[in-house]
Amino acid sequence: MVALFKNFGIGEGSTGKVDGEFKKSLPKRGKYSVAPGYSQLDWARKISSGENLSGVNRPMKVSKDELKKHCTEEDCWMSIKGKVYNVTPYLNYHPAGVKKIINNSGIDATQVFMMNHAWVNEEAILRNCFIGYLT
Ligand code: HEM
Repeated sequence: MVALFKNFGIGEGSTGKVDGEFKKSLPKRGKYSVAPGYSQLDWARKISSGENLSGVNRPMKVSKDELKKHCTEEDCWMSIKGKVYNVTPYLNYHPAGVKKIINNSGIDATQVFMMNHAWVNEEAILRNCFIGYLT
C-alpha cells in the first residue's frame, strides 16, 4: 500500500525521539472527529480501486482564475505544490474537518498545507482526485 504519511527520519537508524524545537513548531492538535466510515483507512479503501474522482477525463492546465471558481462544499478544488486536486470527495474524510479545507480552497494552499502537516503525503492521498497543473 502507498504510504499516506511521510517519514521524517523516524525509523531506521534514528532514536525515534522528536527534537524539541521541531515539536514546538508543530500545530496544536485539535479535537475534531470524523463521522463513522470516514477514517483515513476508509478513504484508502475507497481510492484503492483506482476510480477517477477528479471530475475530469484527463489532466488539464488550470489557471488561477479557474481555480478560484471552485471553493464550495459541492465543488472544492485546491492547489498544492503546483498540482490541482478536486478535494470535494475527500472533505468528509479530512481529520481536521471540512471547514479547514473550504477556507483554503480555490487557491494555491501549499503554504498553509505545509504549515499544518508537512508529513501528510497529499500526492498519495489525493491521487484519484488529480485534476492537473496550476498555470
Ligand atoms: C490547506 C488546507 C488544510 C488545512 C488548513 C488543514 C489542517 C489540518 C489540521 C489543523 C490538522 C490536524 C488535526 C488534528 O491534529 O487533530 C489536519 C490533519 C490532517 N489533514 Fe489537513 N488540512 C488541510 C488540507 C488537507 C488536505 C488537502 C489533505 C489531504 C491530502 C489533508 C490531510 C490531513 C490528514 C491525513 C491529517 C491527519 C494528520 C495526522 O494525524 O498526522 N489536509 N489538517
